[in-house]
Amino acid sequence: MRDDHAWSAHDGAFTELGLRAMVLRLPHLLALTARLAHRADARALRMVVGAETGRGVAQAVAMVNLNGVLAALLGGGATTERLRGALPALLTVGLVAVAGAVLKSVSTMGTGRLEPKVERVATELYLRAAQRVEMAAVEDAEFHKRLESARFGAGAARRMIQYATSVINALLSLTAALAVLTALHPALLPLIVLMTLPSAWAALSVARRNYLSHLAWMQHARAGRMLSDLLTSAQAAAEIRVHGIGGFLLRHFRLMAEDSELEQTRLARLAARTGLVAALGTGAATLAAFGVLGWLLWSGAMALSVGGTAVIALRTGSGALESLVRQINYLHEEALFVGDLEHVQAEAAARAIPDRGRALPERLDEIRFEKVTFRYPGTDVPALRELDLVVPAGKIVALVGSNGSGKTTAVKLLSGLYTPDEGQVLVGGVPTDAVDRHALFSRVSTVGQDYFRWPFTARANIAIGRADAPLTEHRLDGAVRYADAEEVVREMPRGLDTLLARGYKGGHNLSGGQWQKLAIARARYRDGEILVVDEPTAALDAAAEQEVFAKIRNLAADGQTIVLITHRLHSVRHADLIYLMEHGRTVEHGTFRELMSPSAPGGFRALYELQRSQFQTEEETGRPSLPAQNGPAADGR
Ligand SMILES: Nc1ncnc2c1ncn2[C@@H]1O[C@H](COP(=O)(O)OP(=O)(O)OP(=O)(O)O)[C@@H](O)[C@H]1O
Repeated sequence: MRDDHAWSAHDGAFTELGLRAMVLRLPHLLALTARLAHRADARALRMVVGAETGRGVAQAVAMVNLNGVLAALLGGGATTERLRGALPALLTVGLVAVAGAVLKSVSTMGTGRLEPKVERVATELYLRAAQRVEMAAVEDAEFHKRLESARFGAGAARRMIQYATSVINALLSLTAALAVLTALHPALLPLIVLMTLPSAWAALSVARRNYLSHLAWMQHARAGRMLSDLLTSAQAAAEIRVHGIGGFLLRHFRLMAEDSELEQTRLARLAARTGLVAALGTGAATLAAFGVLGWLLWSGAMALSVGGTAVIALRTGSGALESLVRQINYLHEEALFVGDLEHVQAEAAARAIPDRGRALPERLDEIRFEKVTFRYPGTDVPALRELDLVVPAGKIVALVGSNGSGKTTAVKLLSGLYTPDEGQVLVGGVPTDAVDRHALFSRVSTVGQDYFRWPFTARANIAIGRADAPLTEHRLDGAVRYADAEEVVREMPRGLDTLLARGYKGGHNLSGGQWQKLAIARARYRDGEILVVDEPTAALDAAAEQEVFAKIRNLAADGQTIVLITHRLHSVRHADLIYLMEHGRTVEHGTFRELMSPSAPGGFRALYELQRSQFQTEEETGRPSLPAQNGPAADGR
């Protein structure tokens, strides 16, 4: 399950985890964080930057005054005089410490305010980009993986605030310490670097290793999460119990967890080894640094009071430098994920459904497929092959044919979800690859085979048909009546306000047929000019099925254009036009009467007879069967 991460947008990114590259990228990273933070809450950002700058200045002032304190204490004269001499500087150090503490709490408050907002802004950027892409991108596995990876970006953006704040703070501390050290003795400057090098090296090595491991094991971690989700999933619960799948899933979960434990152990072992080597290095470097300091004092090149301040500045400076390297490192790691977010956003923008296009005429006269060939992304076999088809406005057009013959695909192209690879789909004379697709969507209502069961209230499940318009009770009641769902609503514990989300407090579940009625009500509530119904009655009982077809006929009489996909051939008797599809093209078309006439090619007639004979045989034998209740299926399903 280890990923080869060949797809990763981070290819080679770990090689950028060198100190030089990271320092060079620092301004970009800080600007990136600042942009996100500014967008989220400009005031809180100003608060944090102001407080951190103040803290840096306070540290510099404290260090300079500490030098004054030491100089006064270690200078000549009586003890009381020396103390009196040190007092002003001492007071300043105290005041600056209080100011530093206040500024720190201001910064903490600002950061706390910024972090969740930044995460929200980054998440929204990601979600907005994701929901606008073409279906082709949704079904593109590569794009999906990138989306998955970019999901980390929002959390990373949040963490970047903390790291960026720490970087600014460490930079200011370091600058203060370096300024003081330069003033004391220039020879002290390289000592800071010497003392910091080992731990900086350790931090970089560990981060580089962790990052590589994260990339290599990302797929594995996802698969592990998927297994644990399955074990607690309400949808899989029945099958897990009846088929005894729990043990199987648990076994595989443990195997996968054990694999990643091994990897964690390997990383911990290496981190411990690196830490030990770094500690030895730091020890040796500190000894050398203090050796140099001792020599400066012994040779008289430096006064004792200056030596005291130098020790403090050296410790502060090396601490700040170490923290700086570590924080830049973290910032850099997080920025890689935020970078993913940026990449995905750019890619999503390039693959978004265009905002503009040619306007549709007020009234559509027909929808016409002209030699349409279409392949799903990543497949070689066309789902539609030179398909010709006409749907006249205000008529019922039925698409029938065996499984996989391309019926659902044809209506997806008709609705504007996909555009043809060859040929064209003309809606009111405008080709769908040039039309304003959002305008086309607004003219279509669908009740698909895989209509979505929204985990909201029943009311929201219907009104979501026109999600961007205010809810109208009158329209809602009409839709419920139309879908024959009044009884369903009556029987729900809180009527239309019943929550239909299983697994949530007060959540209620419906049967397949009841859900289907809600889906029909939703399509009615939407009231698109073109109604696409794909197997609308699959889960309905015989009486409800008859009702639905009668209503569909009424809609066509009202001028709505209906495209009906069904395997129940007796239901298409009243269609104005029937298309029989095979292997992505139409093989017969006409009215029911025409297709059943002896002069017709006979494909439809043979299918119809097959269904009828199946129906009769079952009635004769008296054997109860599912198709007999719901009507036989064309393909014998
Ligand atoms: N999202 C998809 N990605 C790749 N191939 C797909 C996708 N959806 C459908 N196909 C393929 O396209 C072909 C046509 O499928 P389609 O769903 O249009 O058939 P259908 O006539 O509606 O079938 P059914 O009666 O079973 O619903 C099939 O070969 C199917 O495997």
